[in-house]
Amino acid sequence: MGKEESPQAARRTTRASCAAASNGEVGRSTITPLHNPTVSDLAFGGEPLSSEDLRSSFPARRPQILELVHLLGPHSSPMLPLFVYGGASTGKTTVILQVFRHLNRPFVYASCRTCYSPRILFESILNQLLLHRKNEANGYSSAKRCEKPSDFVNFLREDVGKVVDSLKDHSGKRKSNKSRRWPKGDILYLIIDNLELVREWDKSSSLLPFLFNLYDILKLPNFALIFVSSSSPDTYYSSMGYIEPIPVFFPEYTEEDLRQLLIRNQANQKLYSCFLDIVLRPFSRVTRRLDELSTVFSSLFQKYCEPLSDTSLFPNDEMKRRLFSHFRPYISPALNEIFWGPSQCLSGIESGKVTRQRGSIRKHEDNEDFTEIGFHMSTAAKYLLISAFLASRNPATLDASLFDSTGGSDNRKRKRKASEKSMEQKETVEQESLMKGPGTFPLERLLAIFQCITSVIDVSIDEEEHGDGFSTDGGNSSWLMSNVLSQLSSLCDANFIAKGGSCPLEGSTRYRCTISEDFALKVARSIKFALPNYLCRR
Ligand SMILES: Nc1ncnc2c1ncn2[C@@H]1O[C@H](COP(=O)(O)OP(=O)(O)OP(=O)(O)O)[C@@H](O)[C@H]1O
Repeated sequence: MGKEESPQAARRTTRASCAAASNGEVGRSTITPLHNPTVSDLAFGGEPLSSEDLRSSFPARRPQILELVHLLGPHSSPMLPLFVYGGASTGKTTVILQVFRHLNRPFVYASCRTCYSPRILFESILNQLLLHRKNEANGYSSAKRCEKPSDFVNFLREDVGKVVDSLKDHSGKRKSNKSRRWPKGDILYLIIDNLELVREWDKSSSLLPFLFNLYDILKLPNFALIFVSSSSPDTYYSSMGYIEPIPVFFPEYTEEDLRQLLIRNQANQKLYSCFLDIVLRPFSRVTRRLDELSTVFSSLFQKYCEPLSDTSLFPNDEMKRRLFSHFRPYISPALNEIFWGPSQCLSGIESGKVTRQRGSIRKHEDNEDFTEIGFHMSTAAKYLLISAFLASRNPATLDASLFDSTGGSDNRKRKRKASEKSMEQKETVEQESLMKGPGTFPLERLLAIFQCITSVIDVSIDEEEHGDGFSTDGGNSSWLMSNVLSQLSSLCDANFIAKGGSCPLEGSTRYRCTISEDFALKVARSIKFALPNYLCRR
């Protein structure tokens, strides 16, 4: 079998792993070759999940759970398409699947990560609807071959109709059949996850409008659609004439949310809390992704515990100091790794690279999340892009006044300096820079600004006795330079930075940042960087 999932198995695996992840139990019965699939397989299955268990399984997601339950409404009530979005690893998939488990509704789930082409996506959906499982006996073939959207619509009409009829039929008999837990209602939901990836494999850009139009094309009252995406609605819609789905936003976790989430499965929560007191603040300044933090903290926590003979005890102050001094050397390298490393879930973007995506980037209200710019890149790349933007926007002569000697922006100093300048002089500089467009800059200036602005990340481990800090150079300037060059080359590939030719006097390459201020502000917001404080204002 190729890379494509067996839909039944995949759905079961997804559902089971979600159940396991959130509740520590597997939600579905094991598939056996003798299993005779019925429409009951279209529900999550397994043990019922009460609303209280559902909410307690997902700290910090109570509002989204309530919103989803509210929008799904009572069973058998039609629903307009939903668009569930939020940054990677914010729990969208797991929460939705567990909501379906709780409501016991029938659904088909397809992720554009495993279904990586239109044909695979269509066939995976149809296979699930037809309760068809690929196996050796059928040569791992799909129930129907389906490449074209028009065929998909025709098959869908046919197959959804059949499923709905069975659901209606079964719901009548439900009371008499106690051996199986039948799904509730006669609405069939189609969940399409990781929608942002479609842009990567849909070169003709026709599939997304088709999917957004699907509800209108089908006009099936018993069919509901849920799109799940890690980029915001604004990166998709562009007056294509379809009704925009109802948005449900999963915001980024706060530091407090992360603490709750990370601590909940720990055997010794008090000990883990001491550990989090040291690491959570600095690391959450670099990433708020639960998966990234869980991974890095699991190995760091082992290091933290190394001096302990009994990890079930709560350390006293003396012990805490010993643990910290043992643990301290591991912090900066781990922070550096996460700062420079590519985001683990890159919406179909090459690892470590950044890609400018098609589709409009419209101004909208949800301005606190990176999802608004529709792609992922490493924290370091974001800082570098902002540095390049500053280097292109601000005159080099103002660098010294914008950044203080320790690297950070000293607003008071800057204000004082600014007020010292005559308004006339300032206006001349600004008008000149406006007319010239984004200026070019040498690598050295970019590096200097980058070091200045990353030094204000303020990820120091400064809890009184802890005096460690995070430095982006890892104590090695050639290491820093090679990292910067690699990130810079990615940003050039993505056309965020252009090579502006070489300076005849210096002979070195000059660069120019091509992004708009609006876009730079969005990138800055995603890393909570106060870009306006560093801009030479017009
Ligand atoms: N509030 C939460 N409570 C419990 N677990 C959570 C929560 N948020 C995220 N997780 C866990 O984080 C992991 C990633 O979650 P999930 O895959 O649902 O995120 P996602 O938003 O769908 O990510 P992606 O956009 O990458 O698909 C899962 O193991 C999930 O159980």
